[in-house]
Amino acid sequence: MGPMSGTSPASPALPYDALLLYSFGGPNEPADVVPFLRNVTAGKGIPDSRLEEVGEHYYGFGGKSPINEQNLALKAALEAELARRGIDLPVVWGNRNWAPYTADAIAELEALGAQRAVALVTSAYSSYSGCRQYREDLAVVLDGMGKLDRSGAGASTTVQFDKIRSYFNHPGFVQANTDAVLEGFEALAAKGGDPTKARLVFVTHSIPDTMEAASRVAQATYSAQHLDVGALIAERVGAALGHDVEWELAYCSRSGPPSQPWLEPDVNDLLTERAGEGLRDVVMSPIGFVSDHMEVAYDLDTEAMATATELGMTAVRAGTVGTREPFVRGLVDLMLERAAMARGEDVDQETVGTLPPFRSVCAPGCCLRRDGEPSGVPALCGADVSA
Ligand SMILES: CC1=C(CCC(=O)O)c2cc3nc(cc4[nH]c(cc5[nH]c(cc1n2)c(C)c5CCC(=O)O)c(CCC(=O)O)c4C)C(CCC(=O)O)=C3C
Ligand SMILES: [Fe+2]
Repeated sequence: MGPMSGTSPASPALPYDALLLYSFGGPNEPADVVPFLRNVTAGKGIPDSRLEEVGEHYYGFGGKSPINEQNLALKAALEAELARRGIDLPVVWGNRNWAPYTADAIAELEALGAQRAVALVTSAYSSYSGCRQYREDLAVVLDGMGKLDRSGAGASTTVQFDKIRSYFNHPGFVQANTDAVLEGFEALAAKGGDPTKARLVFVTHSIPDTMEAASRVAQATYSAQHLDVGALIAERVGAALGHDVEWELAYCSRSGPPSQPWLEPDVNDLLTERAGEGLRDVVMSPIGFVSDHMEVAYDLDTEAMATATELGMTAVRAGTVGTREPFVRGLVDLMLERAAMARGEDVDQETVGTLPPFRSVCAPGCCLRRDGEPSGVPALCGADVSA
């Protein structure tokens, strides 16, 4: 059913005239690695020894992170899904830590004549790292361009930005992960493992305990968000396979000094402990990551796989949501939901699991780096825009 000739139906994306695909960024070649790591760790006091260690992970992959190509693939998939639905909305890509930078994306939005953009962050969960840090980056970069009004509401004086809510509990994200885990169980059987005895281990990025505590302002903590979708995916996988699936949540990629507590167990420690108890078969599902970027390629496919092999386990790593159709369709649904909210309409915010839809406009003090420590940094897309 196409539009009637002679009419120009209002875009369902209004008031938005652009979509910002907002990501982390990563190096494209060896010479990028150190400057990239300095961007990531600016002002965080991460010692050079740790930078060199992380740099090794990148050099081992030719100095190139897969993340940029994966974001380009997601951008193309979003454009195709928008075109399929007849929605005319340009997609602009920007990153916090590598080119195209946030400032490049803002300039591109301005060149397009965009007035109000909706940001889609490539992180499904709420915490400082997955939410507020992006909101702060937008504000700080605008400020650096002389385009943040810090006298009043702390608003942008150029393109206005809204943000799509955290989507870990959106049906599209959960379905795409469920499909990927089912494929993982098939791959385990093909590898000679026993799917009826396999443990499903969900994996996400560890964060400091202090960041976990501060994330509760977002309606449920970072770990609680993962546990809620983990339970749901395991239940759906069990229903599809016709037997109960035991599951647990593990963490990867911790950094920081050993004296600072981060979320545990580490995936390697968990595998070691479970192997000692007799567990032989494992499906690892990286629900904390939206694509197979460096954390997945190194921390899971390289490190955790080596641990499992050493322990004599049969292990497979399930896919990430990447450009899977239910995920991409869900992201466009979320964009349309956000647009309807911005138009002041009553919206049915779809969720699965036991948690509510997370806020589209973050609460004051939401997802700070640490409790009780206002960052003093302005952040867009929240009720505390002036910080
Ligand atoms: C929760 C979370 C996500 C998941 C959400 C999401 O997907 O966004 C994520 C994603 C990513 N993290 C990435 C890379 C890095 N993260 C670092 C450091 C840190 N991450 C943290 C948290 C997270 N990070 C934290 C609490 C730190 C400590 C320093 C700090 O408090 O900020 C460091 C510094 C060195 C180190 O300390 O390891 C690097 C190089 C890449 C790019 C990968 C690629 O290149 O393919 C991606 C997608
Ligand atoms: Fe990280």
